[in-house]
Amino acid sequence: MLNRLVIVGGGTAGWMTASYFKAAFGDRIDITLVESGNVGAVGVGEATFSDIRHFFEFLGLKEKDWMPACNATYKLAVRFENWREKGHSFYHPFEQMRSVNGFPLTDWWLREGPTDRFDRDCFVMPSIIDAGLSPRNLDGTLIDQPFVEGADEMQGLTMSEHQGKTQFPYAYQFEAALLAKYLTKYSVERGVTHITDDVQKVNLDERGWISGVTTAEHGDITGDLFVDCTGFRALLMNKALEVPFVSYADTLPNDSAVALQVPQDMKARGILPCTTATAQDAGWIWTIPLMGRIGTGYVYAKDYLSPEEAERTLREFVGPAAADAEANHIRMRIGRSENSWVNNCVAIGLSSGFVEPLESTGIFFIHHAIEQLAKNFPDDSWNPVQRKLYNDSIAHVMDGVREFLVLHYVAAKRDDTQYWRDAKTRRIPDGLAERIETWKTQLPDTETVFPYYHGLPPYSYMCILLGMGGIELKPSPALALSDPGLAQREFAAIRDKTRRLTETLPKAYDYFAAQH
Ligand SMILES: Cc1cc2nc3c(=O)[nH]c(=O)nc-3n(C[C@H](O)[C@H](O)[C@H](O)COP(=O)(O)OP(=O)(O)OC[C@H]3O[C@@H](n4cnc5c(N)ncnc54)[C@H](O)[C@@H]3O)c2cc1C
Ligand SMILES: N[C@H](Cc1c[nH]c2cc(Cl)ccc12)C(=O)O
Repeated sequence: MLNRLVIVGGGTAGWMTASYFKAAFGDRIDITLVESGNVGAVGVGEATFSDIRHFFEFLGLKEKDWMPACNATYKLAVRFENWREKGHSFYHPFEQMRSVNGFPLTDWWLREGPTDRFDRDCFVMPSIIDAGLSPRNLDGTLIDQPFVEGADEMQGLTMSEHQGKTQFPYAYQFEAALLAKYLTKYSVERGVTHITDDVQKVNLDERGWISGVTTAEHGDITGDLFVDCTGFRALLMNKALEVPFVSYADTLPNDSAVALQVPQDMKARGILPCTTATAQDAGWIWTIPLMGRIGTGYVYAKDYLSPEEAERTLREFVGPAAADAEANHIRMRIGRSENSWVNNCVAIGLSSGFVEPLESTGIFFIHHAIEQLAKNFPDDSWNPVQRKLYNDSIAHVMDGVREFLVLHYVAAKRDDTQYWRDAKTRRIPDGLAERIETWKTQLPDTETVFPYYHGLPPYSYMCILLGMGGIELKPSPALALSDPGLAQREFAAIRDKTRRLTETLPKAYDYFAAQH
């Protein structure tokens, strides 16, 4: 029976994989995780999708179990600043799009929105975020969204099966290194063998399959299925098996980042419960509030900016609080492995692929890969159909997210530097130009976005198109003949709900302080 899993790498990907498969298969699977004591993890994956809650549910963990241990906070949206022009901002929130008479509310908004802010008119979340509030009351109850928490019929579904059925109102932000530590304890307590050592050699048999890995001090580790979680090094997949890497550099030029961890008195500062992406001359800066510190970093293209200039800009952006913080400069490999499962080796995490963290997709990629591997877990027959299903699914998710990210740059109105001007003329992925032409006439829907599951619903595309402001959009002609009364009532209902919630919800900081 095929049941010996060897995971190389102990970053977020390695420990998420180990803990998930222990939760899935218990004692019927034998898991060894080997991680280097010398090569560090990237450790800056701090913001997530809302779907990650299914991962924690699968492990049987509640927020109160893991969130305080990881200094975690809630993320209700991505806030984009200065992408349209300096001083402008908008939100891409975790909130289902309302429909009126079969048209998305944003379509009605294009025709006669109450204000010039589509996000505040069409969603409740932006005002809650601006007020620094928690989506949960102090007693733990969740704001009443068109969503049923823990509904029985939703249990056990994969992320792709969930999409379109519900929209959970928040995701998480946490210290990635603390999550890896938490999952290490979880996994080891459930029987995962943890080895701290350097893998020096990957051994292949005569067919080119991995027979084992040789470590510096623990000899050879053998297994059936090997999971490459070695980060950008991709030691097993790209180095040993020489699987080609498909670069996205021609469409997404940001290839570098500099990150700072800035200790802050969050009680005094307050928590804006979202991830902020602030456009800069040659990229953008993320700001992620955690309990006790801010995580921040400048993602940029080295063709346009030097690491020294990037660090200087970031330090100026943060201000005096950054003075003692040590800068972490990172080179990012943007793209994906041509295949992420080859022979008996599966790459998960940065070794499989990565796009810049603009929509916090790194941990989502990991979670998706784990779910797909569990679904297609092989037996001794090594049915190639399972490998193909898995590889197609990973490629679709990564290519779809790439397209969504490219849209951010093409749609951004800003054109005040060469970096932003070039973003309008750079090659874009096949199919996107045609889709953008379609969206100029009709806002994105399931029929007109990237045609495979990639984690992002059509309303996410609407938010980016409406917020970035560089592409002219028109309301559907049919709305000119439709009674706008219902839409006006929906806008009013959103205003009422926003008022009620902003008067009653606790501050985000107070909510977490009570949990800690
Ligand atoms: C700048 C930046 C910002 C990001 N922000 C986000 C975000 O906000 N949200 C999000 O979801 N994702 C984000 N990501 C992605 C996220 O960081 C990764 O998806 C996540 O950390 C997974 O990394 P990993 O485990 O694949 O690799 P790593 O963290 O690099 O871990 C690699 C592991 O392999 C081990 N290893 C390497 N070589 C050997 C060897 N020879 N022998 C033994 N072990 C070895 C290392 O010790 C380490 O444990 C970001 C990434 C970057 C670069
Ligand atoms: N799978 C969805 C993806 C999604 C829906 N709304 C948002 C908003 C933001 Cl900022 C990121 C991702 C998504 C989910 O995780 O809820």
